[in-house]
Amino acid sequence: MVNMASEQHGAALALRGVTRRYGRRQGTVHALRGVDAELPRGSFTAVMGPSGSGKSTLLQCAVGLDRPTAGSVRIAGTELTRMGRRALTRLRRERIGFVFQSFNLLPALTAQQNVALPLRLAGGAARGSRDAAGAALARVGLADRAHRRPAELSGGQQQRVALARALVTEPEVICADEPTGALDPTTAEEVLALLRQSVDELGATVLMVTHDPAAAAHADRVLFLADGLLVDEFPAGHVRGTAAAHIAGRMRTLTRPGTGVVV
Ligand SMILES: Nc1ncnc2c1ncn2[C@@H]1O[C@H](COP(=O)(O)OP(=O)(O)OP(=O)(O)O)[C@@H](O)[C@H]1O
Repeated sequence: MVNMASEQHGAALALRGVTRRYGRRQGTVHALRGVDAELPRGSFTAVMGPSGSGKSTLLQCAVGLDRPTAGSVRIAGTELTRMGRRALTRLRRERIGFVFQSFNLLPALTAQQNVALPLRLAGGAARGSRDAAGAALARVGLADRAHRRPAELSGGQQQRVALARALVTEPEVICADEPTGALDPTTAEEVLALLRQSVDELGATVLMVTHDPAAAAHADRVLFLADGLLVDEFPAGHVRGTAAAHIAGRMRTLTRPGTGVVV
């Protein structure tokens, strides 16, 4: 697999003044209120914050699943906010990898077919796509499960298949939405180690939303959201090796005890 970081310089993802409002007048919800963030290539960023602070909205705006009300979102220099629907769908398919809490694999397809799917949808030849899928599955330690269907795999194995599928197109950004939310702690650690490895060895750029300080501790940088604003960050290099307790402590200062409400 090509080292994704070596191909271009600059930020993989740049958000400027990203604002998202839902509803109108008195019913308006200000989900994001002007968020600026930049993800360098080959970096691992975690986003944390209390429930309702705007984490999912931020992730969805960042990868073209939702449109900001105002502001700019650029993926490797390409502005998303003015793109038409079709172009956005294509960009998501070819330049962004997705890993969700619920795996989102197609049950009728084998692991290898699931991983090959983004390449096939982008017009890749059957054989080349199959070979690339096989290589991606080997990278996540599942070469011997290539012909199993999702129901024949454990949760952790399914998430590793999902990660292989996210990696196979060598995307600009991998968007991980609570990737360990459905996994036990040991399996979660395995998936996080693979995400970390994708960054360190392939130069992938990962943006991960999580509630779990132990998961965030695998990142280079943790961004803290509260009430639609970025209110703090632990910069690159400060997180790894820092106890998850440190991150949990910062989270507690954003949350009124027992309520999940921002103070
Ligand atoms: N489609 C929508 N219509 C109206 N309001 C919405 C919509 N989506 C999100 N919101 C509101 O925007 C705010 C931010 O929601 P968001 O889902 O981004 O928060 P979150 O931090 O991801 O929360 P959680 O941790 O509970 O998943 C919340 O007040 C939510 O109710």
